[in-house]
Amino acid sequence: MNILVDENMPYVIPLFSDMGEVIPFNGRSLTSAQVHDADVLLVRSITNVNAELLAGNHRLKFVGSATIGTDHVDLAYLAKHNIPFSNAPGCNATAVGEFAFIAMLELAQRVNSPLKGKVVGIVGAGNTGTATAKCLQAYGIKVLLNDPIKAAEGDSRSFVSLDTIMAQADIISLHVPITRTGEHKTKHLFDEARLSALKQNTWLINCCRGDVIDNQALIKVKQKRADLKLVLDVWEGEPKPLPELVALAEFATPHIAGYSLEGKARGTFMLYQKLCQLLNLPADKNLLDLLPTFNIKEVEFMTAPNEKALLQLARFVYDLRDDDQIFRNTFLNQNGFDTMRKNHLHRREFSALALAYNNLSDVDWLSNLGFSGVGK
Ligand SMILES: NC(=O)C1=CN([C@@H]2O[C@H](COP(=O)(O)OP(=O)(O)OC[C@H]3O[C@@H](n4cnc5c(N)ncnc54)[C@H](O)[C@@H]3O)[C@@H](O)[C@H]2O)C=CC1
Ligand SMILES: O=C(O)C(=O)[C@H](O)COP(=O)(O)O
Repeated sequence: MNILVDENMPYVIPLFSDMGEVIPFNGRSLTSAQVHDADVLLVRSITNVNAELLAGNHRLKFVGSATIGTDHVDLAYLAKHNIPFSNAPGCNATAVGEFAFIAMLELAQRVNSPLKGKVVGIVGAGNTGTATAKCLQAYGIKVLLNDPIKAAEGDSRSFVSLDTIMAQADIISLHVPITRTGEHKTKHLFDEARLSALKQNTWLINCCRGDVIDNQALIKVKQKRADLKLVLDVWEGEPKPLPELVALAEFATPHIAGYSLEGKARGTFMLYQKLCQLLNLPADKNLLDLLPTFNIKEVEFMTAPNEKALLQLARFVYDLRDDDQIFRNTFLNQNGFDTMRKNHLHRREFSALALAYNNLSDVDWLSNLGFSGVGK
């Protein structure tokens, strides 16, 4: 069996090599000729899976995307040709949630305005939005959720309108899929009018899809509004973001909010489980066996951390400043955006770091944030 895999998908050898030959490919330049004899095709978000890519293949048994988003896959084409498909919903939700939370802590430190006490509006309350809310609520931050689709489905949480978020939130974090049609379409959900209406000193964080914000309009508005602060992980026109916009963001990264080692491993693992199920094979491998131990064994607290100490703790797990710096230095190089993604040293999730507390009370919020370990 020929198993074609994106070269940026970790753990494919231990998970798939028992089932066939694992053949890596570059996700941006994959051609129909390369796919011609594939039995299984495993992609990431940068490969457009459509008729043009697949028409010459008559033996494909499964297409998997180790991602949350599916906007790069022509699902109707796959359904029409009876090719089973699976993505990996939720695989990197914790990574995105922690990324957004860490970005807020970093920004708070940079502009000298504490996160504690602010109100955060989350647009899109699915897996990544909920993971972001979980971090914020663990830290005692008031969260407003906007998700008209979930609200209509009867989700029991409280929801507010986007206008309420615009009026009341100090920070807005975007967590919607990209959709281009329909009542709740998200393409340019933040257009010039909405961006201009952001209240004074709003922080806007985008780690979902670049074109949820009109990037040209964002440049125009931001050039007039020094009070707005931007954290941008995703961009219109990836892998070539607008350089003027990169310069205007406080933190800028190349679509790596979901790039925790755990998140990427979960993505591959979910496809492994799906393929085993499809082929009627036992899925007897264990995700935890794949992950390395973290390089810090334990951090012991003598007093409960304040916001500055919390940021220092978060930086043990992921120092966003490093990625921001590398990105600014390299994104204009040829293939700079993709090279940084390819060589990204996967950060870990909070759960990789064990905390110890010496007879401290009132530290449950740290385990609610996701750190592991218990009091001593
Ligand atoms: N930067 C990165 O590395 C990553 C980016 N993503 C992106 O984030 C998106 C969201 O991921 P998940 O939260 O896991 O997806 P999800 O499907 O679990 O949640 C998305 C939520 O957005 C809601 N929604 C849709 N249209 C909306 C609108 N107009 N207004 C408000 N809410 C709306 C949906 O009802 C749903 O609850 C993905 O589709 C993907 O494009 C996901 C993972 C990593
Ligand atoms: O899961 C998604 O959706 C994402 O946006 C991915 O985290 C992006 O990573 P790649 O699939 O492009 O490596």
